[in-house]
Parts: sequence; structure tokens; C-alpha cells
Amino acid sequence: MNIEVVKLACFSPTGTTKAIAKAIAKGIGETTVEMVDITRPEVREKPFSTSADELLVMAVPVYAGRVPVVLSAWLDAFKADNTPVVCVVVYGNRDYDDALLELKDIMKQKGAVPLAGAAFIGEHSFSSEDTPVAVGRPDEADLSLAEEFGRKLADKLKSFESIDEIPELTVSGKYPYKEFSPPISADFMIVSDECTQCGLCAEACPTGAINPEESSDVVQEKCIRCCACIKICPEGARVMKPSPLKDIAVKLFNNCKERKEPVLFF
Ligand SMILES: Cc1cc2nc3c(=O)[nH]c(=O)nc-3n(C[C@H](O)[C@H](O)[C@H](O)COP(=O)(O)O)c2cc1C
Repeated sequence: MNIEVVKLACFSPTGTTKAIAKAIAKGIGETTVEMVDITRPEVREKPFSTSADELLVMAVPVYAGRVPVVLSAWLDAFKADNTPVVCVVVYGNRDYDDALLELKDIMKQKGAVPLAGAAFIGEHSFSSEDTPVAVGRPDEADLSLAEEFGRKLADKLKSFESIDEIPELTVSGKYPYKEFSPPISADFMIVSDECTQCGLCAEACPTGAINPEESSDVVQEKCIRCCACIKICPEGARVMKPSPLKDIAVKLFNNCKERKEPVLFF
């Protein structure tokens, strides 16, 4: 099959999913790569569709073992016309549970044809200096595996004459999908005097929850606890305070020390 364009759609508040998606695209090589960064709220408002002469790489982080709920409306509106798709999830060294299966199922419902899937590891969103989890992931080994995955995908695609020849893809995960956990309180952060009101946190927020004029002003109902604002702050002015979310961060630190490795599905 000949592919004209690779579309890279990714949601990546703290950048690990984007790093993996880019490494995969590098491995695919040759073709034009179009990045559709659905982390930005305004991008998620535009309709998105793909055609049969494109390859889609759809990459999302795992939130509570599932595809992030914040993407539901955008995914609902997405349409694919027999587009081969590579489904990628990136998780914080706990587990990806049913997220990859869910992503694959959504892609099929939308008219895409799953060609391959992968679960990679990224530094946990809740990781901090005192509760580090999967720090530095994806590392060099992860990124070179992602690139290798991209090369294999390109070869696999070339081996088919038409989309109908792509066999059914099996990925891990089970039905019913993992139940959604009750929402964790969004009141988990303090903003210290170190804050210079530079506005980077408001810019990085994927839901526009932070007032760009006053960074401690957060609309709690909009916050998805992605921690992009904490990680981007150049002053380290945003920190987790004692809260249910901080308790989870401590638990993850204690229970997820053992390094997990990426898994690829063809
Ligand atoms: C609300 C929330 C829920 C998460 N749930 C999980 C999970 O179930 N399993 C896991 O291993 N990591 C989980 N993570 C961690 C992210 O999947 C991981 O850090 C990922 O690399 C973040 O991607 P990003 O850098 O593209 O934002 C969660 C993160 C957030 C913010």
C-alpha cells in the first residue's frame, strides 16, 4: 500500500506521548508527516478526518487504565475512511489496563483499520522529586524501539496490496473495560510566591482551566489533573499539597518502582 501522508494525532499534556509519537514517525520515514496536537483545546474543536491514502498514528496517555475522557467529544466527531491506524498508548509504569483495547475499538468504530498497536512508558504525570515514578521515560532505549516500530510498520504496510488484506489486530485488554474510578479532588496544588505570572502554565493547560492573568485561579471543574502546569513551571512554583492526589502519587512511588518495558502488537 502506498501512503501519501502520515497523520500524527496525539494528546500529550506532559510531552511523553508526543515524544513517542514523533519517534514512531521518524521510523516510518519518507512521507510527509502532519502533526495534529490535540492537547490544545482549540485543536480539539476542529473536525478531524483521515482518508484511505493516509496512515494515522493515534497516540494518547493512559488515564486510570482508559483512554482520557477529555477526548470523548473529539473522538466521537472523528471520521476515518478506511485509514490504516497505529494505536499507541503511553502509561506511567503502573499499567495500561484496557486503554489500548479501547483505543483500537474506537478507531474501528470510526472507520479506521488497526494495523498495529503499542504500549510505551512515560514518566508518570504525578511523579515529582519526592515521589519519582518512571523518571526520564521515554529514555533512549524507548525512543529507539519506537523508531524501530515505525520502520516495521512501514514495511508491514508495504507488504499489503490493499487495506482488505490487513488482518484483525489483537491487543491486550479485556471486556468490560476497567470501570472509571471516582474523580479525585482537583484541589491538590499550591502556587508559591516563586510564581512570576509568566503564563506558561495557562498556555500548557489542555482544558483552559488556568487564568492566564492569575495562575492560582484554577477552574476546578475543568482541571483534568494532568499536571502539565506543574511540570512546565520554570520556577517550580506549583507543587502538590497533602491531598488525595498526593496520596496516590506516594502509592505509585512505593508500588511502581520496577521498570516496565514497552509492548508492541502487530
Ligand atoms: C489522571 C491521570 C491518570 C493516570 N492513570 C494512569 C494509569 O492508570 N496507569 C499508568 O501507568 N499511568 C497513568 N497515568 C500516567 C500517564 O499515563 C503517564 O504519565 C503518561 O506518560 C502521560 O503522558 P503525557 O506526558 O503525554 O501527558 C495517569 C496520569 C493522569 C494525569
